[in-house]
Amino acid sequence: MSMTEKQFAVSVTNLRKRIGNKEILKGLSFDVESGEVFGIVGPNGAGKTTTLRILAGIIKNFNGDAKVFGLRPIEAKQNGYISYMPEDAFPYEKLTGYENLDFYAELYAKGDKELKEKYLKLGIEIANLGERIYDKTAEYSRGMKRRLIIARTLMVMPKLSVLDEPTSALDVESAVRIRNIILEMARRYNMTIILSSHNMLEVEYLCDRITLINDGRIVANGKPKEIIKSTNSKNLEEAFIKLVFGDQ
Ligand SMILES: Nc1ncnc2c1ncn2[C@@H]1O[C@H](COP(=O)(O)OP(=O)(O)OP(=O)(O)O)[C@@H](O)[C@H]1O
Repeated sequence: MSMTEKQFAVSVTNLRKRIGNKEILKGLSFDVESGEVFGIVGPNGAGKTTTLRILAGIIKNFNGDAKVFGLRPIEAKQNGYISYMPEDAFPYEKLTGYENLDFYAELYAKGDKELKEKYLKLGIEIANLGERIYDKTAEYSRGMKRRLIIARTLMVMPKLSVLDEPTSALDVESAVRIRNIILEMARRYNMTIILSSHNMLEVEYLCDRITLINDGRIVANGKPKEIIKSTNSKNLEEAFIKLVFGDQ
């Protein structure tokens, strides 16, 4: 790599994925800079989760190129660079919030006691559940469970965090809290975050840049403001509708 060539956190070139007879991703290309909050948006079935699962090193077979800090996603995952929150993630309900975090901190610290304590402390701070952290998570509301899962994902301070719909099905207050956690962690630790969302207000607020996918293809790429401007729209939701369904 030359001095002038930028090392991207994530670099995707002509990414394709076929499952059975169906081509799910039809040649995606985008880069994510280190420290960016990057959004992947698109209608149901567009290919967001598939893209995130490839980047997180969960789906290992694909065509084209995907690199995470210069490595294949699976290698980046094995090096502990990536932390992934699936869309349907939930805590162990038989354990308390504290025990859930403790379990993960132990797992990620790989025997380093000091590091484990550091992760756990940060996890408790991020979850911000007060005394409820000592209750079994079966007794938590949906928003509390999500805060715990976000805490579990971010407390290990990954270089790249991949969050699949982090605020879906949450009430306004819980969603606001989670957005602020994501922003603060990105800024405080210069963490790179890739997230998917159906909430265009949220994406405008959170994301430095986005890619809009429709039917496995990229329809737009750039800063939310640029995309709004180039489509002559009032907001990102209007831009989304125009780009996906055409001017109506
Ligand atoms: N394992 C699989 N087998 C068959 N088809 C699949 C599989 N995984 C995904 N698909 C298909 O690939 C397409 C993209 O799915 P994906 O979950 O990536 O979309 P998405 O953009 O995350 O959608 P949503 O917004 O609904 O979560 C869909 O048509 C889906 O049915």
